[in-house]
Amino acid sequence: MSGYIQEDIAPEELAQRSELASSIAGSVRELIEATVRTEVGASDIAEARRLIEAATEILRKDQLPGAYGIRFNSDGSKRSWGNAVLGRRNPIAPPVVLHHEPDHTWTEVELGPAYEGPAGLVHGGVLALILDQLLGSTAEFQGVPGMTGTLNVRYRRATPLGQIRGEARVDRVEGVKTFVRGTITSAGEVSAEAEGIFILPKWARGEVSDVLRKSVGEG
Ligand SMILES: CCCCCCCCCCCCCC(=O)SCCNC(=O)CCNC(=O)[C@H](O)C(C)(C)COP(=O)(O)OP(=O)(O)OC[C@H]1O[C@@H](n2cnc3c(N)ncnc32)[C@H](O)[C@@H]1OP(=O)(O)O
Repeated sequence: MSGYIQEDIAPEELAQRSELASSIAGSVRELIEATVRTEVGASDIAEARRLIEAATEILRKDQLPGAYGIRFNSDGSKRSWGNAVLGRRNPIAPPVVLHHEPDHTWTEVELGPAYEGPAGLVHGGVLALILDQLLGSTAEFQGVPGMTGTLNVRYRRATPLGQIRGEARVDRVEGVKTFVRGTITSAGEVSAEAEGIFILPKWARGEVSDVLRKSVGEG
C-alpha cells in the first residue's frame, strides 16, 4: 500500500526533526488562532500577508512530492506527522496526543477558537474527527486495526471550547471488524459518545505485517 514508508532515522536525528516539526506547526497554529481573532486594520493585514507569503516561500524551497504518509522505523515506531488529528507537523491538527493504557486510550486537548461551530462551542465535525482517530488508534494499539467503516456519534450536550477529554476502549472483535466505544467529556460531563466499526481492509488481510499491526503511532 503506497504511503506506508520504511524510513529509518537514528534516534538523535529523529528527536531533532520531531522538535523542528512541532515548533513550526506550533507557530502556524498560533498564527491560525491570531487570524481568527484579529481586529487589526487593512495595512496591518497587508503587512502580515507579506510576511506570511515570505515564510511560505522559504518552506517551499524544499518540499515532499506529496503528503507525508506514514513512516516506520525498524524498531516498529511510526510517524504520522501529517495526520489531521495527531500530526505534529500539521497545524490543522490540535494536535491530539494519545495515551495508551492496557485497556483504554485517552487524551486531553485544548480546543481553541479555530475549532468553533456554534458560538463558543466546539464544532460537531471536529469532535467526530477526534473521535474517529481516538477510536481507530485504540483498535490499532490493541492489535486489531482497521479503516473506519462506520462511525456513529451521539451529541448529548454542547461542548464548550476549552479543554476536553477523550476516552475509548475496544468493545469486541468480530472477524475483521473491531467495535470500539468512546466518549468526549467536558467539564466533567460526557458531551458526546461514539461507536466505531474498524475493518481490516482486504489488502491487509492475511498479509498484514507485525510491524504494521503492532506499531504504535506518534503524531
Ligand atoms: C493494517 C491496516 C491499517 C489500517 C489503518 C489503521 C489506521 C488507524 C487510525 C484510524 C483513524 C483514522 C481512520 C480513518 O480516517 S480511515 C478513512 C475513512 N474510511 C475509509 O476510507 C474506509 C473506506 N472503506 C473501505 O476501505 C472498505 O469499505 C472497508 C475497509 C471499510 C470494508 O472493507 P470491505 O468493504 O472490503 O469489507 P468486506 O466486504 O470484506 O466486509 C467485511 C465485513 O465488514 C462489514 N462491513 C463492510 N463495510 C462496512 C461498513 N462501512 N460498516 C460496517 N460494517 C461494514 C461487512 O458486512 C462484513 O461483515 P461480516 O459479513 O463479516 O459480518
